[in-house]
Amino acid sequence: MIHTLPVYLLSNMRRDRLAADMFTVVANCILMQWTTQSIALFASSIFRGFPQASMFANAISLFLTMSAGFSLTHVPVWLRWLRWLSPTFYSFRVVATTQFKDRTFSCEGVTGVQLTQCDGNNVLRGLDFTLGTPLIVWFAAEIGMIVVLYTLAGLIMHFYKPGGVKHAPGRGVDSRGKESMLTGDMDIVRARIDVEVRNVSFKWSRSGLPFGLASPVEKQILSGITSVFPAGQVSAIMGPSGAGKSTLLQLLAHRKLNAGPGAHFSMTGEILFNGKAASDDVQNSVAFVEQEDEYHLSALTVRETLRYAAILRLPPKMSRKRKISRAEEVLIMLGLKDCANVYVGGPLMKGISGGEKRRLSLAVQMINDPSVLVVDEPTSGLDSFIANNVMQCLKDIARSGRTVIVTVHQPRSDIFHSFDNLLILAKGGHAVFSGRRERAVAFMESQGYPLPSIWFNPADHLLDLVSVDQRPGKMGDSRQRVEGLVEFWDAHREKQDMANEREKSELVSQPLVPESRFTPMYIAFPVVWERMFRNLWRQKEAFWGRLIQGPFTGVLLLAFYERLTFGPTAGQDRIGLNLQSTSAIPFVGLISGIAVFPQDRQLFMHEYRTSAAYSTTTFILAYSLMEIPFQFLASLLYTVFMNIAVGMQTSPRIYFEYAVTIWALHSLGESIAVIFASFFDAMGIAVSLVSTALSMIVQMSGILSLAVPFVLQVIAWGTPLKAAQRMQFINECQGLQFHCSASDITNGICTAQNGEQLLQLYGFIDRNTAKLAGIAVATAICWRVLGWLALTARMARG
Ligand SMILES: Nc1ncnc2c1ncn2[C@@H]1O[C@H](COP(=O)(O)OP(=O)(O)OP(=O)(O)O)[C@@H](O)[C@H]1O
Repeated sequence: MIHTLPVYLLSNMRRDRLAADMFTVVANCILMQWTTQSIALFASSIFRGFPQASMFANAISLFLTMSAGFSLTHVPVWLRWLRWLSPTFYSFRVVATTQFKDRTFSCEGVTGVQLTQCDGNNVLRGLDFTLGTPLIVWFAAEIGMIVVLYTLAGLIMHFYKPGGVKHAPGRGVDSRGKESMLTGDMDIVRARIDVEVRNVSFKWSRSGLPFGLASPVEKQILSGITSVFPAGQVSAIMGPSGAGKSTLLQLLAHRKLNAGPGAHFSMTGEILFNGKAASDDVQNSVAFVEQEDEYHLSALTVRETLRYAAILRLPPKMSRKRKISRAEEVLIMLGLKDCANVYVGGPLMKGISGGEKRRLSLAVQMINDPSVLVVDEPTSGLDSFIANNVMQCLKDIARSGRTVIVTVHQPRSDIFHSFDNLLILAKGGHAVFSGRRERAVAFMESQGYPLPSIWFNPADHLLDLVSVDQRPGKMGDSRQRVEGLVEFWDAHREKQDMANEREKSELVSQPLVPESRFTPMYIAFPVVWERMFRNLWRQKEAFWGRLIQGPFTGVLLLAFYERLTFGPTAGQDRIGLNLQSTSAIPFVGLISGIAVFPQDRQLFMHEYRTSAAYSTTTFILAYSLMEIPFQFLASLLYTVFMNIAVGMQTSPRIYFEYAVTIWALHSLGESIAVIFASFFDAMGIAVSLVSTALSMIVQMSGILSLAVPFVLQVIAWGTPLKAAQRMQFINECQGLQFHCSASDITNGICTAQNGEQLLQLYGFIDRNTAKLAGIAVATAICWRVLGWLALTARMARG
């Protein structure tokens, strides 16, 4: 509705029966969307990977749109039957019937045979419509298509189960995650850093809006927390959901927190490292392991992932050989040797197990040999064996002198017993207990809350005590209990002596951290480019999809246009070809970008927040230089089909100008994917917004519609589409002659007798095609710069 209502009114569609016609057009648009969705569902029931499914769905849509007789008047006989399967065919009939049926246009000054075109019913007859067919028939056909496509998709998904997930090569399935962990560098002496939080309070607030439109809001996230996390031990922060565990962890790791628009955070209290406020050096010794492991590139092996991480994270002055040997050390230390040559894997390719992935994330952070390791939910989503394995790994890391701080929501009993220290938080970020783990149960008992039985999981017991029970009748008591515990701890925390648990801390070695957080471009660029390319090369569907999708679109268009003729409809056919061959390409770029970019961006964003950071410029440059060869090759091949095989006018100059503008359009689509993927994680939004935006740009570009308001004409130069369409059209029309008989001319079939007349019709006076190709390339580059700016803005937001 948001799309159709403004389009209906702005494009001045029929007003004499406004309510009825507008309702019909909106209903038709909804059904059309639904049919398109069912095509997408059908495509993804056959191909379960995004690159193939989107390519297939795109091909079906193009096929069905072309066969509808809308943009191409002469559909080849062997493809004409396809119109009965085309939602566009039915939809076109609904819209054209509402606009032309029983309507007479004023047509001032028009005389003779042309007058026939002023009668709407004649226009419909000219389009080969049967006037007597009620609209309900076309609607029923659209609904029928939806039912058929949903049924087909359902049947295919029921009977065809390709497994969805492929197993990565490198190892048998049974041994995943079960190998024992070796510890490699546990005897290394390193900086021991005790971490201490002193009376830390943290508040989120948003100021109100003028005129009372929104009142100010405040939320206390942490309330006067005091605790010590000693070196050489595993300390866990426990508490119910929303108690502030992750927030505290992020503060300890010096992560930038995003408060959202119009809001900010404020902190009081101190976070101390060995008793001093954190200096840059010390901050660099803190590594943060996020809960999310999905940022690893799926088609790299564990060893490759660690090697690239070592090159990016270790100081530039360290030799490459030494960096690689550090990656091997960490590989052994984290017990990943057995799966060193297995692909990491992702949603569509089973690689290493969940536990191994967690250990890989730990390993990546351990590359710099940090003194403090901060880990968010290390065991969530893992089965008991693997969770224990990961905890053992963290214990070993702690025993080598590092400070390990983890958050846990509700640990199992065995996991609970592997913690040395515990900080228990209640809702509102209040501490309820902080100290040795084994004292926690006794402390609660002293408060009148003994463990119900020796078989009871102490973690469950502690968590129950600090949670407010939301059930009716239970809330009052449980709230009172939690408030009592908070008050008691506040009043007595000074007496809780944790200092005696600490071993003597001293700074004995420097961690392997680079001087600057940012890896210089000369080191980062080749590594990031090579890593992206290798990852893409191993994902054959995405790799070939990127290369083939454009030329494949060319083959489809060739099937419809066959060889261009010089008969009476030659002008319309060329207009249609120009429109289709240019407007399809940004989608090809968009789909290629969506298949690859989000994964690369996720890793970039992760690394940006750590010691592996490299600039947005490095990343966008590496990404662009990785995709440009594909785009060029695909554009050159596409041009063979469109410019040569279909029978357009050609020469070396025309061929290259055509290919260059196709590249610009392809690049536009990829840049749009970059812009959207910088802000949204759900790329579906990008596809739907972009398709609307692109169809508007196609309408503004001056080939589909002659009467475009001046402002929109100017806006249309903002994308390469306008320059590309104009350049291709000029090259095709110059010197072209059509064969039109006298009757073809009088009955209006022959819109133009030669190319020159077509160019005059469109008012294309400046015929400098090289200049137009240059404009297309320049605008494409501007769009990539916009992509870079979008990502830079996102990174600045945190
Ligand atoms: N950017 C933010 N804007 C507003 N409120 C926030 C923001 N970040 C966190 N909070 C609030 O702070 C409180 C603590 O959140 P936090 O994620 O730290 O809790 P948690 O204990 O880690 O929860 P969980 O176990 O569910 O992850 C929550 O009420 C949350 O809504």
